[in-house]
Amino acid sequence: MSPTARRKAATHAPQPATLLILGAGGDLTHRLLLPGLASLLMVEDDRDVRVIGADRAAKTATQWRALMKDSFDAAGAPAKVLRRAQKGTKYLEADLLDPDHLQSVIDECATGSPLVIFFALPPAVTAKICDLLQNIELPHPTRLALEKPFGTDARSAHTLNQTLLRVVPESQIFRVDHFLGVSTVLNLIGLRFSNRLLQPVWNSESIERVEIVYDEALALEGRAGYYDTAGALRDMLQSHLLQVMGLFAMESIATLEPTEVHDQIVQALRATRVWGNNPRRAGKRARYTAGKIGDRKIPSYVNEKGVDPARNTETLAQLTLEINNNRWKGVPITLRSGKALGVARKQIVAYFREVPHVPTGFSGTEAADRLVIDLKPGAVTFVLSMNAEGGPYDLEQKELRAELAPGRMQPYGEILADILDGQTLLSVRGDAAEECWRIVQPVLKAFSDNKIPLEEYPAGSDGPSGWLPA
Ligand SMILES: O=P(O)(O)OC[C@H]1O[C@@H](O)[C@H](O)[C@@H](O)[C@@H]1O
Repeated sequence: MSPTARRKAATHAPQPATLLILGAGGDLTHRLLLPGLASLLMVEDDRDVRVIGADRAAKTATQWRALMKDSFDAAGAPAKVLRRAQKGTKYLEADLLDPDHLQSVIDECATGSPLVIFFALPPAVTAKICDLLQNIELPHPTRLALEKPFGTDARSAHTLNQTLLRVVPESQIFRVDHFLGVSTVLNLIGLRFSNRLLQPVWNSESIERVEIVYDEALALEGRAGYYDTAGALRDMLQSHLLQVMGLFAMESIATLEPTEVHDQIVQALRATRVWGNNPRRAGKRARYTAGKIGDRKIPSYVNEKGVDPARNTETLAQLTLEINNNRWKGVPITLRSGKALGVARKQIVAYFREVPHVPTGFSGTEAADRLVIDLKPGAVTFVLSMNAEGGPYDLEQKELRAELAPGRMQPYGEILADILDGQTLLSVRGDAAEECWRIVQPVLKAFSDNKIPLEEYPAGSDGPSGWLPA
């Protein structure tokens, strides 16, 4: 049952809420948040959300409505859905770092229904506004939704957590990781815990190694302002892929109660270290050079607009981890993600150990079984040895593949639905956010100390050789 279906079964119509978007004029609002809202409103016709946009730049009501329309059109929303979203909407021009402006923006939103403040802003600005919120009167209940990256390292994430907790309790803090709104990611829970076949093999006795890969064919796409200071490790591994790993590796849960799920994710993260405690061997980084992806000519990363080559930002990162607990000890789990790769490979692969003995006389038995979970579009494939052609003693690997149902709405739609309902299931809990930084910190340090070479790969290739096989 999807989180939304679960919510629908548990309650009646969703409660009306006000969504205040700070950074309403930004790319995130336009490209992801508003289309996500549109996809939510298309699925839930009883959802009542008043949208207020606030940002520094001046915008007329007509411009704001046009921006909303553009995002809703991109999501394929019909006119009546846009009309619902635009009912009572407003755009407020405000210097959000000025406490008086901030207070008046919040006062405009106080209508008696729950207020969601969505920070679609860079982390440094978000942190400053959170500081200001400590001295601002907030309506009850107010929920804070913060985009990734949550802080820039373990210490800043901890400080931000402390600040937030002085504003509202943890149950009203939503750290957004849109991968948790991807239905195939959530399906991991169902796949793992509802299949007898998988239960006894989900451990180090049967699984030899795991890969969690998110290779993108997209290059920088004009995002140097953010990406050049982040890099692939912070952008993808520290956040999204560690959350996926948490769901893949966590112990069983009795219910989908957020506390229960978050407890198990955090327990797995807490036991996680870089492989061999050796960041220099566990981590790899590379940067793309000029190349071609399909018909697109891609410039070298260092020649992309806004990039500072001296920053040595990696566009591909790989990191092998170990989870030091009874279930996973000794199983290398490799996370990898990068931009401008030839093949957009987005999957989890569990490689099983070989069986102790195949009766002598069979041929084609060299390869071990694999379970491949494609994240986008979703599919589950078992790769098993069987007799497909030839005589009865000839084995070959065949794929048993099933497509997963596509998400009913965009990941941001699922995440917003949860936040508007005050459900934290699809958010990252504060302790998990800090653990994720702790895990990658030694590798980030090895990167910045230049202890790990910055390799190169042509755009459109599979990445440097000797890394994970593509
Ligand atoms: O495939 P999706 O859902 O767009 O997610 C990948 C994106 O996730 C974002 O969080 C990253 O900042 C991007 O760099 C990345 O491209």
